[in-house]
Amino acid sequence: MNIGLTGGIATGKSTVSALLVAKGALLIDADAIAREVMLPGHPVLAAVIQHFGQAVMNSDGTLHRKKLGEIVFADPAQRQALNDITHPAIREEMRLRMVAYEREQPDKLVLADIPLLYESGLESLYKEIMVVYVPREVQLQRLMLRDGLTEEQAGLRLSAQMDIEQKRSMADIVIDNSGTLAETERQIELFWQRKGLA
Ligand SMILES: CC(C)(COP(=O)(O)OP(=O)(O)OC[C@H]1O[C@@H](n2cnc3c(N)ncnc32)[C@H](O)[C@@H]1O)[C@@H](O)C(=O)NCCC(=O)NCCS
Ligand SMILES: Nc1ncnc2c1ncn2[C@@H]1O[C@H](COP(=O)(O)OP(=O)(O)OP(=O)(O)O)[C@@H](O)[C@H]1O
Repeated sequence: MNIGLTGGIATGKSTVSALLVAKGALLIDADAIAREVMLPGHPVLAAVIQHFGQAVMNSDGTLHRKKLGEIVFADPAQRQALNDITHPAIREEMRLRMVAYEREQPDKLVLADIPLLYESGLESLYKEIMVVYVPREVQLQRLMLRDGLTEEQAGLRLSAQMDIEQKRSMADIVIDNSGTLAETERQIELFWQRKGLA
């Protein structure tokens, strides 16, 4: 059994995936894989430097994430270029991990946490899609607080993704994370019971 987990930036995907992992789900995390392909020595990082130049590098050869973020969240064409360079490798690694999990642990729930699941049209890869939802205002506030961004910077990041209301309307399962953590936990507990997961 697999589920695609998505939502908007800072709506609480990591929070929800941690709750599901604590119950026994296996996690494949697209953001974590996106970081792996940006490590020194990886061909994806080399292609990123080729396109964006040395300005997005730190002097120790690692990626200057903040600088690259500033470029791509302000410019849709550059964001598309970054997606074209990184996404095929991320998708292939996710596919390999999914195949391995389903072969080795077929009774477990496998959870694929993918921020851009709908934007990339990946719905058909998963039996069901769970969306972690908070209203846009809460999303903006939590993003500013967590990442120390101004309202303008946070707004740009939100504009780089499909609107959260639209994602909510497309979901098979909605987890409303706008309340307390305890309220979110209760929804996860109900979901787990409804699915008859052990
Ligand atoms: C631009 C980068 C360097 C910024 O790094 P930074 O450490 O500031 O942010 P981080 O990687 O933690 O991402 C935070 C969130 O931003 C959003 N986000 C990241 N990349 C994108 C993108 N290309 N388009 C829209 N939203 C994005 C996601 O919601 C993600 O959860 C980094 O996000 C990146 O390499 N992005 C390209 C790969 C990608 O698309 N990753 C996201 C899904 S796989
Ligand atoms: N129910 C909640 N109440 C208050 N704060 C919360 C709640 N859930 C999550 N947060 C906080 O909101 C922020 C965003 O949550 P989280 O990091 O889980 O989101 P995310 O969707 O995984 O983000 P990203 O898209 O950047 O990967 C974090 O600082 C987290 O501590």
